[in-house]
Amino acid sequence: MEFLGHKEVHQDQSGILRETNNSNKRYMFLVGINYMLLFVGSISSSLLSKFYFNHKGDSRWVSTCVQSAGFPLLLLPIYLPFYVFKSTHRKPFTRFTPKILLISILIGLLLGLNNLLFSWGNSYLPVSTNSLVLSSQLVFTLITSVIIVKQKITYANLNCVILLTLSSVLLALGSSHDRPKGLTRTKYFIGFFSTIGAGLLFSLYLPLMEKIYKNVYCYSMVVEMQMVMELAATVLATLGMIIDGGFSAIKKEGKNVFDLGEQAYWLTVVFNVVTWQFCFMGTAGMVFLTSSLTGGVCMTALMAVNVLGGVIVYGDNFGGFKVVSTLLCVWGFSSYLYGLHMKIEDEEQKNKDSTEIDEQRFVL
Ligand SMILES: Nc1nc2[nH]cnc2c(=O)[nH]1
Repeated sequence: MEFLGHKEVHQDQSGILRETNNSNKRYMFLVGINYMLLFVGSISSSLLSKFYFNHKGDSRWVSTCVQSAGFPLLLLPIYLPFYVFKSTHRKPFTRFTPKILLISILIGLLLGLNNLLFSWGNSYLPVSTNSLVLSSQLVFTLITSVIIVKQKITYANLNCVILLTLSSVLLALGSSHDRPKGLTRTKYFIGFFSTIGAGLLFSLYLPLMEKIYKNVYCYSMVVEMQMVMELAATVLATLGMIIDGGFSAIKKEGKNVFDLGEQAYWLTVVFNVVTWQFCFMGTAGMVFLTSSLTGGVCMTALMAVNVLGGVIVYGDNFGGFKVVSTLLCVWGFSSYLYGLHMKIEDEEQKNKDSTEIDEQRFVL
């Protein structure tokens, strides 16, 4: 049986379409898996990126490529269920039309550009400035999702977006203001506009994906599209790297610059590649299963968890700003989840009422 979008309905003997408890469980299971991917991917990629920078790694091309180069890993969830576990009847890439292929490639190129801008911003700006600029991302996402997918603005949405944005502003204020070495005015502006561009592109990417997924037949197809997108993003990053001479810079960095040696360097890179795949697959899955805004909220809420990760693993300081930021984040995220829960209960009640009316009509 294939999981088809947000809800799965079955026809009972009386011909009435019913959403089964079973499908609800499968849906919650998939949401859980995707959130875990996002959670594990986001925390571990953030810790590993910090590890890479702490040990003198600073290649913008490495930071760009690791975000997408793990796309072959997605072949496992694409092919294993059909050929090995035999848990689905759908052959991989069935109904993958040329139009879907083209859309996936175009969105992949957009994602590749976002990855590049994101890495440039990270490498040129002080952490605090970069995070401050990125904190506008969720507000942008709310606006773009209202325009692109007609997301309704509710009290719960707005309250959560404001609280999480405040939380990330405070996080930014509480993080390092140290300027990267050799930061000139020009580089500062390049970094600043790169981060603004990355924030805008990502806010465009999330609702665009939600709109495209509305015509996508099942979750497996989301994974297939994700693989094509990551492949396109990797091609873009590789071309940029070849033009900029980044390949030899990476080899040199592994041999001479990274202070833990070449083996540790490549291990760090490989783990980073894997964790970024988790992160992006988790995000895509959350957008498919819920909405672009919920995906954006889940990602932003993890920023505070990433900071806590830094405190636990690297002994970063945990000052006043970070404490208040974490509290705001917990408040914003839990009130959003509560709002979602109430909405789902409301819809279930409405469904139940309308089914009862249908049944009465059937009997009469
Ligand atoms: N623009 C942008 N790109 C990302 N890539 C991974 N995380 C992010 C993010 O939060 N914003």
